[in-house]
Amino acid sequence: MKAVEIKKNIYWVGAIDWSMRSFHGYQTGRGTTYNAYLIIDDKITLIDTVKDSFAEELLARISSVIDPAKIDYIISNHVEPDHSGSLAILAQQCPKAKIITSLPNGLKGLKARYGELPYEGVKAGDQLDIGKRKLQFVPTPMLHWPDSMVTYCPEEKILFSNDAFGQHLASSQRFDDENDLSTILFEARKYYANILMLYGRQAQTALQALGGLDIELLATGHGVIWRSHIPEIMACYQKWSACEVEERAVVVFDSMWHATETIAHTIAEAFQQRNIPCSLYDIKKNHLSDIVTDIFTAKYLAVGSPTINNQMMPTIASFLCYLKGLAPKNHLGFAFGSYGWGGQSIAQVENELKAAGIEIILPNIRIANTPTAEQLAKITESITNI
Ligand SMILES: Cc1cc2nc3c(=O)[nH]c(=O)nc-3n(C[C@H](O)[C@H](O)[C@H](O)COP(=O)(O)O)c2cc1C
Repeated sequence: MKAVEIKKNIYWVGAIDWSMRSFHGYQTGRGTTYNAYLIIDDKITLIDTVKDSFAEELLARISSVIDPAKIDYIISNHVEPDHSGSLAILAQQCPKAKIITSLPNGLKGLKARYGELPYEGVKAGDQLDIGKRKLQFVPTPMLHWPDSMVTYCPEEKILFSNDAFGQHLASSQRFDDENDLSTILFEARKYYANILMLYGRQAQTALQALGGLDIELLATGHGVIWRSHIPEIMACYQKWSACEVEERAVVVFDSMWHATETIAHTIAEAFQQRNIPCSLYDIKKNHLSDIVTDIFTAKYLAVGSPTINNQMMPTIASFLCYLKGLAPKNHLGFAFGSYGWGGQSIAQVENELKAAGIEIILPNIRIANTPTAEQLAKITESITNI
């Protein structure tokens, strides 16, 4: 396990998690990396660590450059265990290292997780003199935890951005231009949708704070390091954090006996007839994290469920719960579904859409049993008139 020099005397010493497929429920089909960086200066500095089960890999990569016992500072940009998980092991291996963390929340969080270690708290504008370089700290609260911060090295023009601009993507290649750009941008988009969508305002504040920095390397906490496509990822973050939506539709449904499925296909076809691009997701065959990745920049959202035992389908309830938590903005939607007798599910879906902040633009479509050709034609007409 070797370190990768990303700039003179600055090394990537993280870990590649090829097999990670679920990150707190977010499906990570391409695995991930936990990125940590080692700066060799008068004071040897490690920026972030890795998930605890990868501590050996981190130590091996560090050891390919220097003896870990020589580390003077460990900067912990974020308390979450995928970045801080090896701190306790490192504290043993690096006896003279001080652990730099944000005030007050980083300090509070690390103490709660790892007990008393040699912490030193920093706040906005503080600098850490490590010799030829002076590291600056910029708090990025709620991107995506209260403690989150990023570290900037002006002498090298590197922003160590932790979770911001990251992607869950395992690759042997460390840089954006060594990987397929559309794949990285898709994974960055999926990351933003599932982790940061609800913090658009905080992301805009962070982008303003970082806007004045001269950045040649955007050294993320997950996935590739941006060096050739920094303007592209910055533009994406501007657009995503402004909650801009496109003239596109997404239809999500579950169905037991195909009636709701037939309505879903009719709705999708009606959007296409209006030249509004549309995607259709059978919830049983698609993961929530992929569906919200599509929804978050789509203007229209239609959600359908048949009634089962006086309820909406638990799959749709779970999807709507996840969506509500992500607090989507600027979407227009409606509910639909088939039923046998009580038919409560359709109003339940509509209420949950409203609770998720979706503006309802059509009366809900509530059809007993199998929809007739006439009913389907009416649905098409109502969408044509949106
Ligand atoms: C296990 C089960 C429970 C059901 N419970 C209800 C119910 O509580 N209220 C109701 O209106 N219909 C109920 N239905 C009827 C379905 O909602 C109805 O058959 C509907 O047309 C199914 O739509 P689908 O073809 O999209 O699955 C139930 C059906 C099944 C199979």
